Amino acid sequence: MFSLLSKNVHKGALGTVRHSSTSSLQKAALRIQNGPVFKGYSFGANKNVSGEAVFTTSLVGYPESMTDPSYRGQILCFTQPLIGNYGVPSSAVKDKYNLLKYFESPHIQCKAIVVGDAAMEYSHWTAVESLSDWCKREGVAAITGVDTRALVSYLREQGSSLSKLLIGEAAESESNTPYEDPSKLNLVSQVSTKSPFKIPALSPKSNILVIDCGVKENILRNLVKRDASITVVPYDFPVQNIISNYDGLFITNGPGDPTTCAATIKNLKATMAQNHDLPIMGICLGHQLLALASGAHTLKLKYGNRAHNIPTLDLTTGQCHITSQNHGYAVDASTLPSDFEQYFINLNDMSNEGMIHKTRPIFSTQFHPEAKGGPLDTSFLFDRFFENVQTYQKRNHETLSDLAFLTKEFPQERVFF
Ligand SMILES: NC(=O)CC[C@H](N)C(=O)O
Repeated sequence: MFSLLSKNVHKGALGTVRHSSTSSLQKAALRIQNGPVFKGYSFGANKNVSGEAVFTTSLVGYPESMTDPSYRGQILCFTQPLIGNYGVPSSAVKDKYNLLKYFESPHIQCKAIVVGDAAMEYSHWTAVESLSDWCKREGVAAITGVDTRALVSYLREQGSSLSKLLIGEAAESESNTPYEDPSKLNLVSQVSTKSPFKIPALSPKSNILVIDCGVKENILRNLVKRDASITVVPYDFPVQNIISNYDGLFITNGPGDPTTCAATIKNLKATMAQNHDLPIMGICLGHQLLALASGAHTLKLKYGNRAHNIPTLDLTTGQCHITSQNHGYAVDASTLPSDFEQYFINLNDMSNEGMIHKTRPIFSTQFHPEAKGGPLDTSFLFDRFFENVQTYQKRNHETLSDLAFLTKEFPQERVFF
């Protein structure tokens, strides 16, 4: 089935969006390793790529999802059939903290996208270009006209699969582009900052050290808007050597298999062993790394959880929250050490969604409380982290952080990589 038809006309809230004909587009094919071939048309970069095919059921937020560093190395399939109709905003627009207003990182991070019906024309007040032009400019392959229901049925049955997206003549055959397995690569090293940088708060109340495994802009925003000056360090930075200058530690989201981040796990173990009162929060990969550092194990889910509406139960209150998610791995709850307990569980597949230490101010979540895109139900978790930070500061009678030290040590300006 090809859902992209010439001269499809859709009535949108802001007017009429007319799709261009496929006749001007090159042929393309998504080949699943040892599986089916999905034919369609290329509307992105003229480039043959391979990666792991995964799907998201999110309805909106394609610019945020595509710039989320956790999608690095993946071929992202949208189940929402019409993608691109509100175009793409500008990466030049920043907020008052100098963070990207519309994107989660400066560039597209996924290898390619797969959609049912790409809108070639768009309408939105923030848009500066079409999805197609953005993909071409960023060198990212894109295929439209795919029966994404059949593709997702396959991925749900067989699990996330190695795939390649082939364009033009290459689309007619198997081609010699190899199937590349991203789980074999250290993807975190590709997206983590290369050197430390600092984002000062407007009126600083605390200093937080952030381990950047591929951080989303909105995680940084959630920290600075709560009056934290933040120092962001590479994923393998020996944080145990400088943590005494900070009021809390944060571990970010990031791509790939958490077990490939051996250096981060080692540094986290050392930090937790030397400082028993330190507030720590982790999100997604950060949760998995914290769990590994505490002695738990992670496992690969069959097809992962990528959506903006996943029901998650808070085991401490009995409340259900709707959460934003993007992960292929999970913490095996049965391996949590005795000093941790499950904090949240997923009400769709009952997988682990978080853990909390029984006596220390440490917790982490598999879902994304910063939710961009997605619902803000769980943003209270950032407040909880800062309550822990305040307690820590009071217990130590003063802010441990030394702003002069930070200014000397790290550049003031944020350096984009
Ligand atoms: N969003 C994330 O941090 C993803 C974590 C990890 N790469 C996974 O897929 O499970």
